[in-house]
Amino acid sequence: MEPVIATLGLTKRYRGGQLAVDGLDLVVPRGSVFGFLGPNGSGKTTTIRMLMGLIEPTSGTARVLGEAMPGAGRRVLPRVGALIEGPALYGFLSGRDNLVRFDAADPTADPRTRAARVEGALDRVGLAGAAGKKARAYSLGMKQRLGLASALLRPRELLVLDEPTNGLDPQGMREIRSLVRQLASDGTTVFLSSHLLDEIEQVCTHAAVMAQGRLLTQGTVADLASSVRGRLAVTTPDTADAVRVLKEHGVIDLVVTDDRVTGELPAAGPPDLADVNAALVRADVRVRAFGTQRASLEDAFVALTGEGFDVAG
Ligand SMILES: Nc1ncnc2c1ncn2[C@@H]1O[C@H](COP(=O)(O)OP(=O)(O)OP(=O)(O)O)[C@@H](O)[C@H]1O
Repeated sequence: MEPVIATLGLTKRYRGGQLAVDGLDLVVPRGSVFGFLGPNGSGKTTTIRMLMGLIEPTSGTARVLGEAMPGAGRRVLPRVGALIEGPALYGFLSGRDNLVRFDAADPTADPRTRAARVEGALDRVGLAGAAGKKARAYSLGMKQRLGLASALLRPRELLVLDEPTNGLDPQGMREIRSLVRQLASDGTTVFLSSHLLDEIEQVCTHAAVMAQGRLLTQGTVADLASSVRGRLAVTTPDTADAVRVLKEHGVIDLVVTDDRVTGELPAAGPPDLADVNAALVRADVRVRAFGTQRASLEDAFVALTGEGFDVAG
């Protein structure tokens, strides 16, 4: 099955000389909830703007829904719902009238079925009850949902959301995430950018990780996390002895916090964990808990870049 988005060597150098996106090969499978992850300034928005035909790439190609962008924009874009850099809303209009306005701006939208489309979209994002309120009285989360409603006025094969939860409070974030999951379960492919690792882990099936304009890795979220071995963690009151035994078994980067010792298993020839456990017991280390922690996407990012995931950019 052809991917929904496929880029080859996609590159953008801005006029000032800034290389914002550098040779990107991205593959977004149909039906995925695809997280486009990277710290601020890593090139996510620039990539999305090229995918949507808003700016021209310096080199490389981008295909969206099987067609070359930006050339095929007029055929492709009606099949794509996009929310980039926040929705442009009129505060003095009600939520409903904002949607009427969006719908009326679409020359292919039949005015006779407009009201039904607008009510349907309001309903999907849970704004039917607040549809008569002026948009300026909406919370940020409601505004974001109204933006999503505008992207959902017609059926879409692909939704592209640039940092959809940026600036929202935890409740607003939860609402948007559950909406994204719901849309995905209806079969829409969702491509969303985020600088929040846990957000990607919570809602996405697939992810690509960007840093400084380059793609570090892409794949299923499960594979990305499992590509990194989790750290070994031992809970014990006898931390000093535990550290000694673990060291003898080749465990490196040992860290003691309170009654917990964690360390990294050597990549080459890791010891059998059963042997490590037995050795701890032989050395009279009283073990309360023993096991490997599940690796997170953040561990994967740190392993790939050798640096922390700096959200402040
Ligand atoms: N119009 C522009 N002209 C020149 N440089 C730009 C322009 N837009 C972005 N950049 C630069 O390109 C790089 C990538 O920016 P981009 O906005 O794509 O990153 P991002 O990952 O979306 O980050 P953020 O989450 O902060 O928007 C940054 O160094 C940015 O300063």
